[in-house]
Amino acid sequence: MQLPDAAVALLESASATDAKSIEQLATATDEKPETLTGAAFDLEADSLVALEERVEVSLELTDEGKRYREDGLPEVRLYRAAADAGAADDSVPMGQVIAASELEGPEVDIALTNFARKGLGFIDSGELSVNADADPDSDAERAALDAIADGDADGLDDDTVDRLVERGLVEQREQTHRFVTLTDDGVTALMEGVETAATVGQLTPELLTSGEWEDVEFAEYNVEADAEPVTGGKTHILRQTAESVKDTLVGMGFQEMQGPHADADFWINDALFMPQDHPARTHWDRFTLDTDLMTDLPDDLVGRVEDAHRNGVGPDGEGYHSPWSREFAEEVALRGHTTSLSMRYLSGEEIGDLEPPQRFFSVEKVYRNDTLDATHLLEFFQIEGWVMAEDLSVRDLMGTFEEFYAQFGITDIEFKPHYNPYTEPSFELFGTHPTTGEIVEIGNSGIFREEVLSPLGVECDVMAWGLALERLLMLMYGFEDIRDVHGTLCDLDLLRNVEVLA
Ligand SMILES: N[C@@H](Cc1ccccc1)C(=O)O
Repeated sequence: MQLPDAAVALLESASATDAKSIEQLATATDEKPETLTGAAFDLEADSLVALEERVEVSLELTDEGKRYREDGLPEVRLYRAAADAGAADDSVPMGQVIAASELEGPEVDIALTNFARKGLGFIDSGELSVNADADPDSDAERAALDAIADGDADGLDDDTVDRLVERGLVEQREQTHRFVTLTDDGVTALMEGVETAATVGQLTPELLTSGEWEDVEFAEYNVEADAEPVTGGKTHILRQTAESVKDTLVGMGFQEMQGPHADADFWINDALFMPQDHPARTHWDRFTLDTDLMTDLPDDLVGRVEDAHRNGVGPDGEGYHSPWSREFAEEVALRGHTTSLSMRYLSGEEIGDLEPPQRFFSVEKVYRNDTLDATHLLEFFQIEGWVMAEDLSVRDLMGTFEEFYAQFGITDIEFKPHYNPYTEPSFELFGTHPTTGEIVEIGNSGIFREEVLSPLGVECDVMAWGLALERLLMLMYGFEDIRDVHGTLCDLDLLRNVEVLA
């Protein structure tokens, strides 16, 4: 029997009774492991050997893990700085402790998050105190880092290891080892004698010009050979999904709106019939900017909006009967929703007066002074949209959402009646989280009220919505914490490996 070099070498070193690893065979034959793997696959296809795969998981410290082993875990450094600053007896201002700890950049966040999680102490109203019962010297994560560095990871607690992996301090390496045993056919072939048939691995200019290529035997491609994964920079899944949302909406006949991230309160709130004393307009919810007022608002429109606020719209209209100040409307803040853009476009300020039917959208950032948690970010992307047409109804609204979400594989949208000062009726949208089964709020919508449309000079119906792009992503990819895709706690494997759908 004629076989390629490496196959012959492999057969001669393999045994019928003792499974040998490719690595062992590589040492025995002086062939490269990848060459032997290819040969082993070929021999397996000819039933001359049996192949067995075993996956081994090993743990390794990442660079960050190694650094913390040298310098100490950030939360423990924070604890020690706090204890030194007297935080055992009384609470101490957080800034003072952070400065004393010499923690910098993202490590400050990491320290604070883990300090609280591990119960090393308490953080309240910008003050920090340490927990007298905490014992950072016997920190389980620290001990596990040492054990892994010493190659002694057996017997470590799974939860601790999972935490370290989640924190990006430890990496799990999976390695597939292949083991080869001779089959009966293989033994027979060896007894009958195998010899080398040279194969050519690479077509060269010489082979071509000499015409020799016609007579040689080419090695087969081994598409199953192991290769190192390559991870380079790539567009973030959030941006990729934003692009695919834009494509979808353009496909549904929408045009894109663009406009300022920092805008006058007039466009963010007043035009939306949000009373000036509405709780969402206080400084607790919004990011006010220390800039000049935006005084060049369209006077006629401002007058009509003020009138709607004071007196309502139409003969039976009811206004808010609360104070209204132009100066308050001219204040500039980071937009808390992109409905400010919808107002700019519907008013005719951006592209002139519009005749129905019209469809517009934007997929852009909004900013809210929220508390960061698993489902909330301080800045996130909103999928804003509106349709202007005669005689719109709730059916049109629901139908549009069903069509839109179906393009991303989401077919179980639920609607709940809601209240917005600017739409009537209003609906919140919900979807089911694919891994937890929880019902997640994914958007807010409605049909604009007369009090909004009439001052803008719009005489037909307009239905509108603001959907959260990050929540759409959670439903599409099944991650549970929005911080998996953003910031210092992000899940690098997810970001590297997830394939953007649609
Ligand atoms: N602005 C709303 C979304 C919305 C837009 C337009 C109409 C109705 C609701 C929000 O941010 O939640």
